[in-house]
Formats: sequence, structure tokens, C-alpha cells
Amino acid sequence: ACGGTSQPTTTASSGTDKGTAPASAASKEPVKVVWWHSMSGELGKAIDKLVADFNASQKDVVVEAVFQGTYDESLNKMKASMDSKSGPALIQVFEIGSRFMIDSKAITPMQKFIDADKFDLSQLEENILNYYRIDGKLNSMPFNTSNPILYYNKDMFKAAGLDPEKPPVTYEEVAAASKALTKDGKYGNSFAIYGWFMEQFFANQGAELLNNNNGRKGLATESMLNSDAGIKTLTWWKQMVDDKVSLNLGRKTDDTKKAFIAGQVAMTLDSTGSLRGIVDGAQGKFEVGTGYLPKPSDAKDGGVIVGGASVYILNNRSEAEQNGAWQFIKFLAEPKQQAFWHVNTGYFPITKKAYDEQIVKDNLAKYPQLKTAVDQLHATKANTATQGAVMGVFPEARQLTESAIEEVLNGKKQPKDSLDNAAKEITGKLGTYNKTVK
Ligand SMILES: O=P(O)(O)OC[C@H](O)CO
Repeated sequence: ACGGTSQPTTTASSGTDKGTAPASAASKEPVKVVWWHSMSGELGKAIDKLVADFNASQKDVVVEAVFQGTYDESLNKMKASMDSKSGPALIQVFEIGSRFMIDSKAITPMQKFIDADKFDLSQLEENILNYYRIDGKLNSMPFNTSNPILYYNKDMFKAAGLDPEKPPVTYEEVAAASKALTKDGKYGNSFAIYGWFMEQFFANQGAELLNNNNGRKGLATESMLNSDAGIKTLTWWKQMVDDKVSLNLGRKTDDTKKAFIAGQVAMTLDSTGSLRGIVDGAQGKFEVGTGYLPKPSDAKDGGVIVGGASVYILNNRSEAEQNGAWQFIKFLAEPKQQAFWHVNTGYFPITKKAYDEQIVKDNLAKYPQLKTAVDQLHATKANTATQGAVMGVFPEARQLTESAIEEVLNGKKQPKDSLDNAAKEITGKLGTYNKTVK
């Protein structure tokens, strides 16, 4: 139920803002801050609790959380609202929207609030900040941070004669385990056709997705999606589909998640933000194991990219609203709130001290699977591959990547042809976009 590829099924919060007049800073009335987010289901409930706690904690600001559909949908709504006052003061945007948000000129950079308030950034996780720091400053505040992990069914592993405490770590091991696990109408694995996974497979091989150091040392002008890292990944994936040990369920992680929880597939990939939902969903049916994102056995050093989303303050709202949003952001970053968010979702705390909170310790004993994701993040070495790519056309590029994967898995194209084509299209989009950015 993360904002990624899930279907927006619920409205987590009531009401929508149709453009209320900004409250004056001098007014005794609390200032209203509308927050657009993409957290549905259980994640939305956790958001609502954080908002209710903030609203009860003080009298100056009232936050109204509004679910706006998936990350893509919410960003598109924001783009449509940019020329009017119908947008929010605060918006959650997925990590790949970072470059666009900066170039949009629609935001007040978070660094401005951080500097004015002397907010101590050293309390936050460095590798999370590392993702969102572009040109040396923070434009948004990280909020829900994730990475993808391998979820596996320990009971199916046992039944197939595999060690339930040893998840496969390489592509080769995943393929071999999948063969052993495929029987009685059940499949070894199902991975959603999700561009995020391809981005992460690149980083895990120490490979950059874009030139100019992943667009971190200057605007990217070329996609490298068709490099060895991509071809190797897609060749492996397609072979498993051909061998009928991997079930292709399309683009939505909601569908692979359901198949995994139903015991139809023994392994899947998903966000750490789905951990609580998956483990609780399998409760009483089977034991869920977690492992690192797989990589080819001969891969260079790599790691995972910080995924999830961050929050931006929009500059077309009143100063009072923007300051109110900043007060809320500071509240969200506190260890207590981060601990609550982590425990109820599986997203990482952005604040180091959250790990000292008792509920986090108790939760780790109850959900030991959470440790995999935390360890995977901490084991990741910072470089421009694992820092992740940035480009203004990332949402479009991700969809082109998904179409390329889809064509290969459906047998319409070979991995190289398909990735060559997608890389060319993305490079073309970069060229057009870069002309619009000064
Ligand atoms: O599902 P999430 O929130 O972990 O986000 C996954 C991706 O990073 C979204 O771009």
C-alpha cells in the first residue's frame, strides 16, 4: 500500500482543500496546513495518527492530511495546480521527483527553514540525507524512507529442502532456489515490473543509470539503462519466466504482494514500507523471511538507494502556512514520531535516536525481519551509483523502463533491443527537458 505501484483504494483523511484564504500570521486562529500524501491503507492510518498527535500537541497549526493517490498521481495533481492556489502547503513526493521539484521553482527549499531555525541535521541518518542533498543543500525533508528487500516463505523453503535461514543472495542462487520451489502449481518467485527495482538492481551492481555521475555532477544528458547491468538483470529475469519458475503478474506490487501472502509464490521483492503489511498478512499461514536485494555473483560493490519519499513546502502558500508546515516537519522528525512511523510501517526512522525508543526495540524482537532492511541500508557504501540517479524526467523514464521490461518478459523483444530503445527515448526526453531548465 505504498505510494509506488499500489492502487489508491482508500481516502486516508477526510476533506479536501479547495483553496482557503491563507490565515494571517497575526491571527489568533490556527493556521491550516494542507498536506498531500500518497499513503493508503495501514500507512494512511499511521499518517492520520501522526497528524492528530501534532494537532493535539499545540494550538497554532492545524494540519489536514489529504490522500491524493499514488506518488505519480499526486505529483501530476500538483503540476496541474501550480498556476493556482488550489495546491497544498506541504506535499509528499517520491524520491525520483526530486530533480523535478527543484527545477519547478514551486518550492521553498527546506534548507532555508533548516538554516533559519538552526535545525540540527546531525540527528538524521547521513545516508538518507545523502540522497536528498542536491547541490549541497536539502530541498525537502526526508520522511518515509525505504529500500527493496527480498521476502521469502520459510515454510516453502523447508518443504523444498532449502535452508530457511539462508535466503539466496545472487541472481544465480535466486534462479536455482526458484527451480526447487516451483511445484504443485506454485511458483518460485514473482517480481513486479517496477522500474524502481531496475534502478535498485543497477545500484546493487555499482552501476550508474545516467551519465554525469547519475546526474549528480551536472544535469544528466544520457540514459545508461542499456548497459551491462541492465542487460544482465533482464536476461536473468526473462530466463526465470521462460523456465516457468517466475510468475509475471504485471506492474503492481499490490498483486505480487497478494500472491506472496496467498502462498502462490515463494519469493517476492517489495519495499520495506510493506513489511508490516506482509508479515501481518502471512500471520498464521507461514513464516516470512527477509533477505537483501539479489545481485549477480560477479557484481561490483554496490548497495541500495534510499527509496520512499520526502516532503516539500510549496512557495505559493502564505508565510504563515509555510512556517506551520515547517513546525509539523520538525515534529515528524522527532524520535518519538519516527519510532511510531517505523514500527507501524517498516519505513526507516530518519532520526538516529528513534532506534533508542523502547517501542522500536520491542518491535524488532517481534518483527526481526526489520533488521534486514536496516542492515542493508547501513551496509551500503555511499557513491554516485548508490546515491541514486536524479533527472527531471524520472517519472516518465521509470515508465519507459517498465515498458521495456514488459516487452522482454512478454517475449516481444530481446533484453538488449528493448533497453537500447528505452535508453534512447529517455535520452531524448532528457535533451528536451534540459533545454527548459536554466
Ligand atoms: O513504496 P515506497 O514508498 O517504499 O517507495 C518506493 C519507491 O522509492 C518510490 O519511488
